[in-house]
Amino acid sequence: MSKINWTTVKEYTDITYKKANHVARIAFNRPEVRNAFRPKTTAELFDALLHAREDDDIGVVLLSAEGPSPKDGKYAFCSGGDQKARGEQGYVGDDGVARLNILEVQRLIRFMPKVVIAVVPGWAVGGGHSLHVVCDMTLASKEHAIFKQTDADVTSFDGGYGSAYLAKMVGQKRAREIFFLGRNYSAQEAFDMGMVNAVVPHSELEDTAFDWAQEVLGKSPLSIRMLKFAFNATDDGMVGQQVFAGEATRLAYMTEEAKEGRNAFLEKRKPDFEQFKRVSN
Ligand SMILES: CC(C)(COP(=O)(O)OP(=O)(O)OC[C@H]1O[C@@H](n2cnc3c(N)ncnc32)[C@H](O)[C@@H]1OP(=O)(O)O)[C@@H](O)C(=O)NCCC(=O)NCCSC(=O)CCC(=O)c1ccccc1C(=O)O
Repeated sequence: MSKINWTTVKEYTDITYKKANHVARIAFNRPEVRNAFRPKTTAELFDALLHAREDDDIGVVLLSAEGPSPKDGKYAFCSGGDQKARGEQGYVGDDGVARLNILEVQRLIRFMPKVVIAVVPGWAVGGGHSLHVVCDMTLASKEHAIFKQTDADVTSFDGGYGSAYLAKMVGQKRAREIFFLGRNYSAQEAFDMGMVNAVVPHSELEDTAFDWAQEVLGKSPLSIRMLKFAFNATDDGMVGQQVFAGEATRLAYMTEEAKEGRNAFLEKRKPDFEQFKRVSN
């Protein structure tokens, strides 16, 4: 029995979104198809993640999954894009538009100034594997988590974080093996490769993720924010620099010097920057 007292933030059909003690829990909720995502799922995920990003009460997000499947009792984190929704140019929603919008979800996870932990209770496959890769940390069920890349089986290829960033994590040879062979890897094998932070007994998975979140919440929020963007920066090119520099600008706005610049403009006078020391070392 979990010790966490979750309350629902918003009702969706393809996901659940709850929170407790400054932690958001956003979970896939299509266990009968191993939590494959269709356009509706990715739209809901994006909406919930954006809400969690903008909610000052939230410091850590757990990306998790409901389960097991009512059909056969198996657990899944996510099996990637729903192949039944796949059209000629992407995944087709009720509006008839073909999208590849899981990439927008990946970017939201990557660029939100909060720690996102993937909680993997079962299969993490294809685009579901890429999602765990892009999260800041991954905790996996000892008994049920299986990691697998099927992209090359279904003519799909995540050439961004799912593969290139994975290679930074596990090394080029291993990343190529994962994609070129498409084998199953247990939680322990994924841990040994460096793409999982901890292997946890299934019954303790969610409580452990919640405990990790509480540890993160005990740290300086500003440091966590700056560290996440610093870790990202070297792999994210100009966008990494832009995001990190944006945070520097935010810090600068908090200084008296910046306030003088703004106030001088608003008061239609020359700014008096003489009063501020030049830091020369
Ligand atoms: C996950 C499996 C290995 C699990 O195997 P098993 O336990 O034996 O279960 P099954 O009997 O196969 O499945 C049970 C049930 O679920 C259905 N199902 C499973 N996965 C999917 C899926 N992805 N889509 C639709 N349906 C799925 C399955 O049909 C069964 O249904 P029944 O009605 O009971 O028959 C195994 O299931 C498996 O290999 N699944 C497929 C994994 C896969 O290939 N996923 C897609 C990879 S490509 C991808 O994820 C897209 C990536 C992407 O989104 C993207 C990439 C690059 C740019 C942009 C994008 C983008 O934005 O979309």
